[in-house]
Amino acid sequence: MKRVIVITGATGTGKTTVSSYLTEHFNIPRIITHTTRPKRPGEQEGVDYYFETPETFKQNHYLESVTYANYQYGSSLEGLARAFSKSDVVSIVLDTKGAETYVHELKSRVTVLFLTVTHPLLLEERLKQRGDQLEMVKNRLKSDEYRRDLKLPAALKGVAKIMQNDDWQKTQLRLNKFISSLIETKSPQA
Ligand SMILES: Nc1nc2c(ncn2[C@@H]2O[C@H](COP(=O)(O)OP(=O)(O)O)[C@@H](O)[C@H]2O)c(=O)[nH]1
Ligand SMILES: Nc1ncnc2c1ncn2[C@@H]1O[C@H](COP(=O)(O)OP(=O)(O)O)[C@@H](O)[C@H]1O
Repeated sequence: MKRVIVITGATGTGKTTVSSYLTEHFNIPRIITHTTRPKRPGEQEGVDYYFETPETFKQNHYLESVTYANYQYGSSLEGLARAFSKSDVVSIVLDTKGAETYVHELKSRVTVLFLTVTHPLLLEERLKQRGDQLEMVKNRLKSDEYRRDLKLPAALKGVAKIMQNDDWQKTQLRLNKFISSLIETKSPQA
């Protein structure tokens, strides 16, 4: 009974925070993905991402890969297998394009969580508070991918569970409810 919770939404909406909450409170490990973007302060190799050069990035076997704000990102079959060796329920943080591919490839094994905030202007503050370099924040917010991911894509309508993450206390309660109902739902055999 293997399942993937795909956490998606615009930058700063709290995808990584939600994924860490699921690990800490429900023992749901995260699939570590690969990127060519530089490490942010505090990020660790193999914990936050596998940090790659454009050359090493090509050497993995990807279920899907994208370019986001000029860097490459990809989820490898190796990373998926590693997470499934720890648990039957795992999470992954993806842009909306990756979320669509996961639904297409893994079908009913995927549950999509789309995070939103009421005021997207707040996201810039969140990124600065997170310690992102100002230049990176500017480029990120200017990117087509950022603007695209503020809205639920048509292909995920009726598929994704939309969750507002303005107030972290309320989000935690929503997540507890979401996970309880997910665990109660019968899932397909692996
Ligand atoms: N499709 C896809 N998206 C990914 C992958 N890894 C990370 N992302 C997404 O790439 C975008 C940029 O990630 P990141 O640079 O960590 O910035 P952040 O969203 O501001 O934390 C986010 O939407 C991530 O969810 C991946 O393997 N595949
Ligand atoms: N509900 C919330 N209210 C305020 N700050 C939040 C909330 N959720 C997450 N954050 C903070 O916002 C920043 C961006 O969150 P993060 O999980 O890194 O977003 P994403 O992975 O979607 O880019 C982090 O500093 C995080 O601690």
